[in-house]
Amino acid sequence: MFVLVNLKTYPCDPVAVAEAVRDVNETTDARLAVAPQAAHLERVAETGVETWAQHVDPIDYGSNTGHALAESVAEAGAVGTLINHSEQRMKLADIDGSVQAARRADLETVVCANNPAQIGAAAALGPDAVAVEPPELIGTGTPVSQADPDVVEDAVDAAAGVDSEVSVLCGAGISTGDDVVAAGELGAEGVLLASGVAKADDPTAALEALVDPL
Ligand SMILES: O=C[C@H](O)COP(=O)(O)O
Repeated sequence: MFVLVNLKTYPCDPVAVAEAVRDVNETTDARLAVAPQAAHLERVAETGVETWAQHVDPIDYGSNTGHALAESVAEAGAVGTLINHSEQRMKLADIDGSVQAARRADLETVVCANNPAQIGAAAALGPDAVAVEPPELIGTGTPVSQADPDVVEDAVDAAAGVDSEVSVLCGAGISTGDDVVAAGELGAEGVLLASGVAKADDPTAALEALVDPL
């Protein structure tokens, strides 16, 4: 299972969480990575953890202000990027542009979507993976695998119907090892989570509990 920890803009210490992700990754067959804010990418990547960006823009070098250029994100140490998170929503054409920009910079891509219909559209853009996240469950601690398991299974079917090479992750409310196992049983190849680790008093313990049953 791929466990991608999005730090969003939570007021955690990104380097401390990154070190916890790096160290717990050494103890498990699961693949763990962390997505800090853009301003923290370089410091996080220096820990040796697998580092992802939270966003890249559909732009190239040039006259753009306030954007995240895929090449700069890669130079800062990221190996992948989220695109179209529910908290950073994009138009379909711009999602397509960001996937292409990420590919140009050799960044792995996870395109997020709210529901299975959107997952089908996202998969058609040829990312490495898609992540289904019902927005109403984000940050609630109620896992999507429990509250709405059909969403995960339907997302897996929708992606497979478009492109069987595209992996499916699920996210929203995931905070325990049982949640991760349940996601896998529904067909997801990974999970996208944030508050369960970024807001934990002890991120290492939270991560260890996440991967323990895997
Ligand atoms: O990117 C992560 C997702 O929005 C899930 O967030 P959450 O784990 O706090 O529910």
